[in-house]
Amino acid sequence: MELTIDHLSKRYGQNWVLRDLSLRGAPGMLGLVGPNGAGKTSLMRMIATLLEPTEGTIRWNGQDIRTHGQALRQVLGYLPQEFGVYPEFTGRQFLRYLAAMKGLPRSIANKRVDEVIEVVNLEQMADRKLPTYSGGMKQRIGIAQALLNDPELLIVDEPTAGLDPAERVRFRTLLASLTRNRIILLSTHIISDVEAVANRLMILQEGRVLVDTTPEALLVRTAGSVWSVTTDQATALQLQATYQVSTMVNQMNGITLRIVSATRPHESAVASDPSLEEGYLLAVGRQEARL
Ligand SMILES: Nc1ncnc2c1ncn2[C@@H]1O[C@H](COP(=O)(O)OP(=O)(O)OP(=O)(O)O)[C@@H](O)[C@H]1O
Repeated sequence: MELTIDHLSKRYGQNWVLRDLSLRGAPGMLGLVGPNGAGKTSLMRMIATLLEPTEGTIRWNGQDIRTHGQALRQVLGYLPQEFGVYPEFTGRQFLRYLAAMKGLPRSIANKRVDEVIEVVNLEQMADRKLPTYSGGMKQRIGIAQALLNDPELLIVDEPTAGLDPAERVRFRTLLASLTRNRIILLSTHIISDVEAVANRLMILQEGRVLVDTTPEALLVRTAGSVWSVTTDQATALQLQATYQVSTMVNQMNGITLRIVSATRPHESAVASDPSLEEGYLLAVGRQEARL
């Protein structure tokens, strides 16, 4: 199980949307984080053999997927950003239909469908029509179809967009339960989606890799760059205009801001423990400062 990407680039017309990305995939979850348009979907579609790279190579177990795409597709599960369901089907019928489309032998297809329904915890809803499902349930059906072939490589593109907080947490827990013995690539622009689940984090911005690290290492490098200060409204607004503010909360005694900055932003600011989101803001902010 080896995903190797070397110097991958993608250009649409004159517009480079991914530049010189290299990566060695290992079992576990890699969180691909970046703002909209950073190139996450393009990267995932190239790995899924749905989009041709402009430059660079993607290898699965040492074989170039341009020439050996089938070997990868056999062990690939993919949940795209736009995942359409057929309204006339129940969840179970839909999964049986997709199992047939994916070429699962009839003798094992129904059993496998029951298994994935159990994995995503949809037994109660499996025989109801898909339009009656909540957003989170639809995404769980999406994961269920991606698991039909028990994939070694699972690609999930922005799965939590449009989910409410409870569904988001449930979905994150589900993904966490799937990381054993497979490579999961999860893209998101919400860092809390990968917090406590990803063992590796890649931050993309405008097609370039800003950071490729572990969540723990990102926290370590952010330590000393997050500050808390409680102040009056005028000063708070001034600080907000000058610094990267991660939170701003009204208190009885003033406004408390958390500020991401390499230097102390205010004489009464005290250093605070960083969150992963603040690590992300520091990485992205540094890049913006360079541009
Ligand atoms: N088929 C295409 N033709 C031209 N430009 C495209 C095409 N697909 C994507 N792009 C552009 O490529 C850039 C990267 O898009 P991509 O979807 O890969 O980013 P993303 O990080 O996944 O963002 P999002 O979360 O919005 O999907 C964007 O500027 C997008 O407009």
